[in-house]
Amino acid sequence: MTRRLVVAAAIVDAFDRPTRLLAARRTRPAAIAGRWEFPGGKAEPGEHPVDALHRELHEELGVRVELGDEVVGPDDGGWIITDRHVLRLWLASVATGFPRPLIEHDELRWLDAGSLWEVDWLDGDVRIVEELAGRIA
Ligand SMILES: Nc1nc2c([nH]c(=O)n2[C@H]2C[C@H](O)[C@@H](COP(=O)(O)OP(=O)(O)OP(=O)(O)O)O2)c(=O)[nH]1
Repeated sequence: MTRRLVVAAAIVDAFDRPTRLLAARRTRPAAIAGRWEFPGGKAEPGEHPVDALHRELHEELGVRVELGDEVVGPDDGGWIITDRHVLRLWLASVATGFPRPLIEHDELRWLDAGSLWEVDWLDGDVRIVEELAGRIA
């Protein structure tokens, strides 16, 4: 089955020694409202994944970001997150603006190593957060 590509960002406070990760709480659809995720969204057909990510982050959070390395996953480099979606994820840091939950989200939280699991991550994101946990001091 071909899964739809979703692009998202692990927004951290610093690339060299990250101590905080930004999580976002979804407002829709109802089945996953209230669960937490990496901000991002679907790449449009023909749209370059990196362009799609910049677009989604600006729409959703009102920020421009600098992208760092991709967090390469086990599924052909991505992360299968649902039956219908595969995620590609990049480290990112805010270059311009202050992240706000403009659309799709009603709350943002900066999580540190001690609070990483205080939010209810979407099922598909759990193994990604496990991978990132090892990088957050
Ligand atoms: N953005 C994002 N979506 C995720 C994550 N984990 C996860 O399972 N998903 C799922 C939720 C959705 O079913 C799908 C992404 O769709 P989306 O609703 O964010 O895409 P979009 O912003 O382009 O929205 P739309 O216009 O198509 O409604 O992937 C994640 O960390 N970030």
